[in-house]
Amino acid sequence: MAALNRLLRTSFLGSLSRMSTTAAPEGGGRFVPELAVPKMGAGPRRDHRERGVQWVFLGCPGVGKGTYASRLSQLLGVPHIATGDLVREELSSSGSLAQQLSAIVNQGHLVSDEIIIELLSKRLQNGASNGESGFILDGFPRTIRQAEILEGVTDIDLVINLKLREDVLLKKCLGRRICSQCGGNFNVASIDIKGENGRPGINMAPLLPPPNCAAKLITRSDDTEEVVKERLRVYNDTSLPVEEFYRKRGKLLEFELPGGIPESWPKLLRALNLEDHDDKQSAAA
Ligand SMILES: Nc1ncnc2c1ncn2[C@@H]1O[C@H](COP(=O)(O)OP(=O)(O)O)[C@@H](O)[C@H]1O
Repeated sequence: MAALNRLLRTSFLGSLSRMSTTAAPEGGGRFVPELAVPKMGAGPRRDHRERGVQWVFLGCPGVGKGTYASRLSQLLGVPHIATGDLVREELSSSGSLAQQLSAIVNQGHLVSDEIIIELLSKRLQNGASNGESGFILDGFPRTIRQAEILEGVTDIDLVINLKLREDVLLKKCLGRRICSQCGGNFNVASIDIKGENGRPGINMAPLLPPPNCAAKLITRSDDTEEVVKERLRVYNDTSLPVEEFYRKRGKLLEFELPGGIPESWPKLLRALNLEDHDDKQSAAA
């Protein structure tokens, strides 16, 4: 854990990410990664007014973390860093790690903390050398250990916990499509669930691709029914405690999605006190 911490801290401090072997408390040698967090001005715990926001998105697979994190990153001018994207980039390379990762990801399991921290450290490092400040993390932390490591190296300002009922999550994952050429994300699922027994209904229109992407759509290899169900199980088992970790620290903003992007985006901005920000951006555009 101490060494994992150091890797993140080193990355935030602007030196090279690395892995190291340290002695486990009980004396056995244990391979422990460190998350290296690049230096952003005065240091990893730089005052939040002098840097971009440091936010985290939590939520089950398919809830829309990527969609809303990416919109907020454009609005606030901070990078959107999705560890799932880092894993998929690695998967598309011919490196030896790719084979190992593909077996784990296609079973719906989590990649080891060591590997994910190394990928994240590298990404933070590259960003720091390009002058990035702040971040919106999506898909990290996903284990208590990852949350503790992150807490050990930098301050997280806010954690947004997106929520959606499980039957909708499954439909959304199965409807996900990516344009193999431009990388655009779409969703062909049309969700229209009527309210019953006091439970509100939910309506989400599909997010269809433009004509030039329509013939180039691909599906993520881990978006099959069996694997999505396993990912939901893993989330409830391993990542739900991360919600509690941040709830106890008073950093968790719970946000139940009321529907698709047209209904949810304005409500999310209101919950984040960012409505004015959005108006200014639109006026400037
Ligand atoms: N923080 C993390 N810790 C461990 N594994 C991760 C992490 N982030 C991503 N992964 C791996 O990458 C896969 C895809 O992640 P992601 O795109 O975030 O999927 P999801 O749609 O399940 O939220 C995960 O199922 C997992 O195998």
